[in-house]
Amino acid sequence: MVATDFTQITTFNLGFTFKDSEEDFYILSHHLMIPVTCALIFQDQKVLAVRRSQSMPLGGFWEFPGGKIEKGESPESCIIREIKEELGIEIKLGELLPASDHAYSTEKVIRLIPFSAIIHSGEIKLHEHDQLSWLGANELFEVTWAPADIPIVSYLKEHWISIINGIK
Ligand SMILES: Nc1nc2c([nH]c(=O)n2[C@@H]2O[C@H](COP(=O)(O)OP(=O)(O)OP(=O)(O)O)[C@@H](O)[C@H]2O)c(=O)[nH]1
Repeated sequence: MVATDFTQITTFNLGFTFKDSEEDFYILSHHLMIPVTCALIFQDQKVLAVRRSQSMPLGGFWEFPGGKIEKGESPESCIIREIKEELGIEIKLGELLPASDHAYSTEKVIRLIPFSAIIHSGEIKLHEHDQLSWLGANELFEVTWAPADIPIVSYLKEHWISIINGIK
């Protein structure tokens, strides 16, 4: 399926994203591309990781909570909505971090767009995931991340102090 009529909707730090006027998909370098936001939520010098439950695609893999950007939604609104839905909390956003593009297949290429964040209010309850873990800088690779997250986790490890300082 090839889209023909594009409207540029937004620019991320790694390039341009286009949206077809009719269909709910995006194109990047000839691949259909699904934009997904995720939150790196910090508390007490640790970051929150959640495990996808077996009923979800990629069940058993660990990820940062978040989800797909809906039609007409900004990345910022998306991540705030998804965190409320998945964890039942309000977050305060920090900074937009470098995105990770990953091809799970030729039909499924995602752009994972991470934001740093802290909890603004509420207590975490898992609505979709089956486990959570708070990981320190030296524990980041103790869980099995979804493949698209690995560049983000590596970036986080390398820039841990400046990212944490950036949201204080
Ligand atoms: N939220 C999130 N999704 C990720 C991460 N890493 C990663 O590969 N993904 C993939 O990105 C896609 C986003 O899916 P999702 O299931 O979280 O999104 P959603 O809540 O909007 O899903 P829905 O289609 O069931 O409404 C999935 O294919 C998921 O496996 C991550 O760190 N966070």
